[in-house]
Amino acid sequence: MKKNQQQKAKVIWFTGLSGSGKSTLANELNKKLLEKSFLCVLLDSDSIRKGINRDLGYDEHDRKENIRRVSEISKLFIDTGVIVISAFISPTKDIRNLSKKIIGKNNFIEVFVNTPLNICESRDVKGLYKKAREGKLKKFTGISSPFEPPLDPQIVLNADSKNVSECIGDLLKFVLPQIDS
Ligand SMILES: Nc1ncnc2c1ncn2[C@@H]1O[C@H](COP(=O)(O)OS(=O)(=O)O)[C@@H](OP(=O)(O)O)[C@H]1O
Ligand SMILES: Nc1ncnc2c1ncn2[C@@H]1O[C@H](COP(=O)(O)OP(=O)(O)O)[C@@H](O)[C@H]1O
Repeated sequence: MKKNQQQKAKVIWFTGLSGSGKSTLANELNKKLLEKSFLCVLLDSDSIRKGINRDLGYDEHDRKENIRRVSEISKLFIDTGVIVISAFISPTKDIRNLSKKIIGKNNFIEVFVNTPLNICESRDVKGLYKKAREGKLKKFTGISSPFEPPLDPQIVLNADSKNVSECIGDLLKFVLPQIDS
């Protein structure tokens, strides 16, 4: 068992549109790191928004508060040596900058899951794009609420042209040297 003193705790922060592949890739990365005996925790919007952030919606203020809380939680984890894997749309530069400020730039690995909107929409994993197009879901990211692609992510995963295991391979190559001491 690798003790937390033997790893460099960082936050591996996935950003991208709904349906881009954040949860899939974050879960897979979590599995791979646990297999390698790293101590890590997965923070995914699906669970966070059902629990600690269940009072928040999707306007600009609430998205920012969502990310602020997740970033503060992430900071507590890395301060105790635990690697954090976070999967949130985190749609704007402003919101991601807030997160970097709380966590600290040197501890923040920004992973952009760069799947184009038309692919995310055709996947429509949760049927939300259809609802958004029909006007039944307001302020939906990419349709009626902005998504600003990150300009300087540490790594970009083209999850439309590469499959999950290729994306994870690229990611591990990039991340392992930064967390293994
Ligand atoms: N209006 C609107 N816009 C975007 N997403 C919506 C919306 N309403 C519900 N959902 C569902 O919430 C998930 C995104 O939550 P996040 O916490 O990642 O969003 S954010 O970072 O606060 O912008 C997102 O999950 P993912 O598909 O996993 O990204 C959606 O399932
Ligand atoms: N290379 C890939 N990486 C991640 N997901 C992929 C990839 N190729 C296809 N998919 C599929 O795309 C969907 C992405 O959904 P999900 O991971 O829930 O996205 P998000 O968390 O960004 O909303 C899943 O059904 C997944 O199987």
